[in-house]
Amino acid sequence: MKTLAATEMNGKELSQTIREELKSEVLQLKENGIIPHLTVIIVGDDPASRSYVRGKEKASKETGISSDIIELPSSTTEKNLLEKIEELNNDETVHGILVQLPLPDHINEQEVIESISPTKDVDGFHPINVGKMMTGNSTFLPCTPYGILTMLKAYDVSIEGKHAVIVGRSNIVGKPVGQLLLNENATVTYCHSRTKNLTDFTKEADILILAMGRPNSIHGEHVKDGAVIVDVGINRMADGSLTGDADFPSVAEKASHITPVPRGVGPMTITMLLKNTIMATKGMPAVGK
Ligand SMILES: Nc1nc2c(c(=O)[nH]1)N[C@@H](CN(C=O)c1ccc(C(=O)N[C@@H](CCC(=O)O)C(=O)O)cc1)CN2
Repeated sequence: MKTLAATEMNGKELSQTIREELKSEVLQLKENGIIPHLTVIIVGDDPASRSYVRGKEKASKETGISSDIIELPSSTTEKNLLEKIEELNNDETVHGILVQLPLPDHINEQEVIESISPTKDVDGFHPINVGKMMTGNSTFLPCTPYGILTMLKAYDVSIEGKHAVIVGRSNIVGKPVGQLLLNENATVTYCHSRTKNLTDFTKEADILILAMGRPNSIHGEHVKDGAVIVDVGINRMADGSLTGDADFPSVAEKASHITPVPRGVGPMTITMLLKNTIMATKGMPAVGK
């Protein structure tokens, strides 16, 4: 049997370790009469979003965090949604608020994000929190990028001075993960759907973050020997299986470290949400570094 050249960065295992630590923090809060509470709002019935929201609730409860889901039909108006968020902003028993994305087309996502109190914005998407992240100040960090950074550090991947190439420029993953790596003194290149000769860039990456949602599109010949590969792609295939943006077998032969899909970045996203919720409960922002 062929052995992997790369170290697999297993987000599921790392999450279990971190969640055990978080459980103790929650216990301490409870000893002081404080019960952390996360409210998740979902609009519509997209099956993937529903499954992520259920995952968030389950993980919260397992960690001792109280949590509820507000399910709104896809016909909900933006006004309705904003009123609901205002209620939660004013509810002292709610420490964290998260609106699952994407939202239906008739709702302005940015208006919704900006309506969440920055002190309860456990997704780290509010412009005030994004601005703090950009300036390297402590704040809630967006969960997937925060999970990636935590993973790289846990696996002793050195970031300073490394060339990080980010493929994807979404507000949730691509843009903020580049910023976090820049904050750690990496040299960052962003690539996206209009980038010409993408593989000229991927081949130069010491750290390659794949977040474009194109299944199995990056192969061993597109990466440098010893590169660190973080695969954020979660692509559901016709047979129901999940696959990342990297062709795992060929890339793992060249890489020094690689995240699998599933059980890589995905579980870390939820773990960092728990961490942000505990920080919101303590009334202080998550530490950025
Ligand atoms: N408000 C938000 N919306 C969305 C976010 C977000 O951080 N905040 N991120 C994504 C989806 N997401 C969390 O919401 C998420 C995606 C994937 C996973 C995960 O654990 N994936 C598993 C596989 C799960 C499966 O079998 O389908 C894995 O990779 O092992 C967790 C959370 C978009 N929306």
